[in-house]
Amino acid sequence: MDHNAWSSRLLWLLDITEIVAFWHLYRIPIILSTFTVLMIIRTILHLKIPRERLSGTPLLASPRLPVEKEKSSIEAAGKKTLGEKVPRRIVGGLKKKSSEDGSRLGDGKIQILVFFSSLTGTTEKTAKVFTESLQQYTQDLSTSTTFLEPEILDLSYIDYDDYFINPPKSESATQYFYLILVPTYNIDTVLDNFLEHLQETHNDFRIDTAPLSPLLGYSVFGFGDREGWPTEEEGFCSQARDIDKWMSRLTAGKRAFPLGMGDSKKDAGERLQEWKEGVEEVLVHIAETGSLGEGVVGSGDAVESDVEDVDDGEEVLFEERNVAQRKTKIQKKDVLNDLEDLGRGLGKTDPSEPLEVDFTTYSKKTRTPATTITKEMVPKNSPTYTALTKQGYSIVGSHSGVKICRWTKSALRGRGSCYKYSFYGIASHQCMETTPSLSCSNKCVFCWRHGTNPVGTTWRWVVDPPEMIFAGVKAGHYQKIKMLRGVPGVRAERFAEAMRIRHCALSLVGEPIFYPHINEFVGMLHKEHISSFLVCNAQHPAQLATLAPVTQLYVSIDASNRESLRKIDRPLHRDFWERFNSCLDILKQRRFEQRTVFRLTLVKGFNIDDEVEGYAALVEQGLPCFVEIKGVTYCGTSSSAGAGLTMQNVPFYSEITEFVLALTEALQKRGLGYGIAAEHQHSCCVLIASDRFKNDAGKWCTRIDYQKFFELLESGEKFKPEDYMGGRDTGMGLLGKWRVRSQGRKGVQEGKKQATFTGSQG
Ligand SMILES: Cc1cc2nc3c(=O)[nH]c(=O)nc-3n(C[C@H](O)[C@H](O)[C@H](O)COP(=O)(O)O)c2cc1C
Ligand code: SF4
Repeated sequence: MDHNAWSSRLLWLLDITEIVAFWHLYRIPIILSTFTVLMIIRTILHLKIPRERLSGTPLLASPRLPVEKEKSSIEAAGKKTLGEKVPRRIVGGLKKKSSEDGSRLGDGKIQILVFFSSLTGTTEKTAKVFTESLQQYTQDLSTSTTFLEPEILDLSYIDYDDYFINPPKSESATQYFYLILVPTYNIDTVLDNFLEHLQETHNDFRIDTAPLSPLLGYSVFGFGDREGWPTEEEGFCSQARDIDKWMSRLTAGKRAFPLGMGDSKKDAGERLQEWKEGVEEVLVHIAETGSLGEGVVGSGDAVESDVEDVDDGEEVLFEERNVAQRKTKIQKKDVLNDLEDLGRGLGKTDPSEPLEVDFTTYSKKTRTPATTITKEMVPKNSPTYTALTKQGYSIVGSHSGVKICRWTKSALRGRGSCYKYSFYGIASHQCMETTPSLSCSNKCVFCWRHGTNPVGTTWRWVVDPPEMIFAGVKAGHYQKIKMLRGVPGVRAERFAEAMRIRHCALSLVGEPIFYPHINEFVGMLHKEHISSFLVCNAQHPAQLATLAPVTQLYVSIDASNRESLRKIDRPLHRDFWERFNSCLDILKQRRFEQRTVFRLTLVKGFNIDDEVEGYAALVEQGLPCFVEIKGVTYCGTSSSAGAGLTMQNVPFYSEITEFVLALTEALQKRGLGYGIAAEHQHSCCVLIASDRFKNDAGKWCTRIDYQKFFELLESGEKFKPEDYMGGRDTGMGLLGKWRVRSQGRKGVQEGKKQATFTGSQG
């Protein structure tokens, strides 16, 4: 390498070294200033050069519409290209919304259901006039939506499950709107039961807390009496308020119009008119828009349902059990309502009173204070009391009744006893018919007590002591017997006999094993050598299982399958079929301890057709000692008519016998040893008995040796029904003749009417 080359290379190295040194010295200011300059250039370019939209993302607008709505409005604008300017159209009026949540009105129809309840008839009358006027109104409305004719429904007759668990099902996209008109009673009525149903439905962990949310809406109107209950705090229209509260929860806040309340002695007409006009306005709105309207009270806003959400106590219970996937969020509790409820309960709850017996298996929740108030089942000032006493019942204490039946009168006059004499040797003039519980957990179509009867799945009333009931029913019975002293035909000897009760039919009306001290009561009967025939409705297996032996234990078998039983008995328990089957199983176990009986009450059009095989299967399941088959007794009241029962439902005696023949045949085909043992045409009743009740000579012995029964009972030893089997029955057993006997309806109906006069289920 020459000298020049060396020097130039040296210079180059020196430059590099300088540059590196320079960089090390000024690198931070260089970087910062370069970055700043670049940012300035970028900003200038961004502001100056116009840009094209590259994506289809819509521009943000205020207020923002839901994506679905946006799409459809774009499509509706003739599928304009994005970015193209479209003139904004402002359209007046209300738009009908699509049917997304099930509660929006599609192209379907609106069915208004008017529910009412009435004890003394005021609400019933008003509800009928109201419904007619509403029908006129909806008919005259000129909207594109069709209003079906409003339907009126009595809360005493309907099956709550059909309307108050889910809205009724309809094929034609019909949507429902509920209007509920109710009085308030501070005594036990069907309304307590209705309220209990609403509460239980809301708290049933197996279903949504708001299963009635598909309804279009609801509104409640209450009738009360300000004279007795001047303010809401003192109970004015309290049940209407409770119903409104529970309906709000069940519908997730679909109160279409505020609760209306009127004093039936003063301003009910005026208030009802106001309420009706309000409801009609809402109906017009629904017809036009398909909804209750948004952002207004009653629209179903979350804000509103907040106020009425369930009590914390109940919620904790369900959380503890860890079973509930509750769909409606629990937020606040209604402090005010709780305080009111507590206030109402204060001073009324006696800790020494027995705990209520909960017969239900599907809900073990604690009851809210509102329902723990211990009331009397049939208080003296109640319409139930008036109705019962009018029909000849003596009410004993607050929940028991006693009545003289027509056969007792007939026997006193020497004109014959009822079928129980033919079948079991019971002399009617020595028989007392009574019940320690006028309440029941069914609403059978053939029971006359509807509307006024106390019903319930739990015993929630004051409990009278058995001693008091026993003394009271005997006194009531004897008093009525004494009143018959002067009746023509009564003989002194029979009269003296009648003053010694020998038999007790625990049936009458209501459910005797509902009474918490039924065993003590039966013990008192037996102690005085009064035989006990107890009829229960096959709905309380727990009570049946612990029931002490009675002389003859009946279970009512009103249908042979679940659906038919639901229709005819209209049970309050949702697990009625399971309960029914459990009772049959218990009866089967008891068949060697006491005489067990299936009582079939045949109602034409309800439980006869195609049911023979079903009944035979039930007999095979329960293996009762006897099967008593009776035709229904028609009571001819408006309540039975309301339940859909007419004289047409009363079977001819020939139809009963036909059924009995078919049933016996079906039993024999199954290899079961049963046969027709006795009949009592006048009572429209036939007895099928197990072969166990034939004597050695093969003759039926269905009667009872009562003396022997008490001896066996008092011996403390185990004994069987056969041990107190009496002599031969005097039943006619005209099996052969039935086939040829023809009977006119008139004769049969006369027979029913006479039986009806007894008012007896016994
Ligand atoms: C025994 C009894 C209890 C009553 N309890 C109340 C009550 O607690 N609060 C109330 O506002 N009205 C009460 N009322 C008044 C009724 O609700 C009122 O008379 C209603 O119009 C009756 O309707 P109905 O005839 O359809 O049964 C009671 C009436 C009776 C006979
Ligand atoms: S018929 Fe008997 S079981 Fe049925 S509702 Fe009346 S009392 Fe109750």
